[in-house]
Amino acid sequence: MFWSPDCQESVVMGINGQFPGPTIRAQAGDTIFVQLTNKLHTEGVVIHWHGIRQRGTPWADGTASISQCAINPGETFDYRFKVDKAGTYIYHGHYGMQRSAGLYGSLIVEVGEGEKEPFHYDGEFNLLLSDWWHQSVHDQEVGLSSKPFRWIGEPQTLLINGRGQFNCSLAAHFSNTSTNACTLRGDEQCAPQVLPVLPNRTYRLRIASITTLASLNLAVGNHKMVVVEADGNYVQPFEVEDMDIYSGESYSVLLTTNQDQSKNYWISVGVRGRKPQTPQALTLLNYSPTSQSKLPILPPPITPTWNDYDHSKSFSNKIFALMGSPKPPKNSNRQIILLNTQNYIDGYIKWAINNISLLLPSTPYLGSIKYSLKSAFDNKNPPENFANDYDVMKPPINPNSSNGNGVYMLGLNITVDVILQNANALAVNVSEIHPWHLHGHNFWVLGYGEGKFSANKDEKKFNLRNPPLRNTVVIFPFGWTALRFVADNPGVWAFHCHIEPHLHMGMGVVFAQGVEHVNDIPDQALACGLTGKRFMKNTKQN
Ligand SMILES: O=C1O[C@H]([C@@H](O)CO)C(O)=C1O
Repeated sequence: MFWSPDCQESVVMGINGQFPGPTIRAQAGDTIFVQLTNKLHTEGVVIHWHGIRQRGTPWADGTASISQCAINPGETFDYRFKVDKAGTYIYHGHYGMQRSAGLYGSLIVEVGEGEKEPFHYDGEFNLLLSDWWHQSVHDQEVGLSSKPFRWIGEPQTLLINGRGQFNCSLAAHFSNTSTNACTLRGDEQCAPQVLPVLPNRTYRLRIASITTLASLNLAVGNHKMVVVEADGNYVQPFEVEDMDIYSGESYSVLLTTNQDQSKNYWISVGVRGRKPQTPQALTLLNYSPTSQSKLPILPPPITPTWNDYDHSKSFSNKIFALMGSPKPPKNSNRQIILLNTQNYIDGYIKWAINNISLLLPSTPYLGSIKYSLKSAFDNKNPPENFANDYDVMKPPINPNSSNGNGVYMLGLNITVDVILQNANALAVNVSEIHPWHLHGHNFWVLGYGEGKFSANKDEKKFNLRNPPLRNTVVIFPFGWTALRFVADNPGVWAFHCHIEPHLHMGMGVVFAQGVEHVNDIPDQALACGLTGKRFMKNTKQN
């Protein structure tokens, strides 16, 4: 039992007794050994590690079990995986909506022995951003799967490293005269983060978002930031006054403490892309030797208007790979267009991709593909050009779709282009932001566009010169995003909207390639559904 981060007495899921889970630090080239013990009483656990390729040990990535096969209550599962790329990453529960309940943390990988980062910094801070609801995740899940539909609504609190304020103003916290509940209780979880800095130094802020829903914007009063890393990949450094960050993404920015050292400055985090009903999260940049109780003179930076999408697009369009980064292959072997729509299935509200709403099978894909268990999932290739005659600017003419669990089977090592095509949701004039996250690979972001993607016109505009490599990318309302990846990682990989309730409502697809080359599927990943232990024993004897 934890205190919830907003001083209310409620349950937060933790890892090793901590919320958020421990920040795991490693060096590129290290092998991380994980002993995952599930101490929950009622449900399984799976942990997904962003940015980890996991060749050969797919379980650790979580992918094998993005179906119902998880570490059961009371069980322990040991596994190891290699971290081969320096960067800022996140890890989180990937079973049901456990991430929303607090099952997450940071993974920070330093450069390998004798290697250097392509930028200099004197110190660093880790800011893991999330959002928080008072309603339990279980109640949220029930509401999302009910008729009539009950949406989770906007978060009550934004959290920085698991701490946030609710009904207790941050300013009051810093003044000793406050009578607010948090200060009176002296509750650790309500205390805001303070970033103590020395003047005239450069700090690396590692900023990652693990939000359930919120798209965020971060700004530091009177300071600019230079973005140098995105999702564990170096980018061509560029300066910004504020930055957008979507769920699943991580960045490193450099901040130079070149302001008046007799003052402190606010760092603010606010909601974008949805009409906000959540106060900004605030934290303090505390210049030495100024006392941390001295309030900034300047008010906190104002978050750009939630629907100023041009502002967001301009940030996304500034992100390019650092010179010398790997370039994409010049051509792709296959183009898959994924049309994102909001739909009804039997009157329930869902999201669908090419008119199929992802409902995971009870047998993990990895085992069912490897052992050709044809009845374990839908063997038909899902559609890949459903968007042809579809008007993305209007609600669906026929809003009905169906559940499915088919797999996009990719040839090993082929180059795949994915066009994520956003559309109008069920309500007129509504199209939402969706950050899409790919397991097991990085992809190049070749471009963004408005309206419907047109191969003839838009492919010519793809950036093949210096597209950024990422594992998460956003689609803007009524727009498309093009990405390219090489299917060079044998396994079964989820690709989905990182907004937790949207995945729950079916917004995802599954890619598979080279599964015949995966030889070390752990027993635990085969321990349920049709691959359950007895079945496996029988097939092994045959
Ligand atoms: O998935 C969603 O459902 C609601 C709304 O579209 C229906 O109530 C919303 O804002 C979402 O993002």
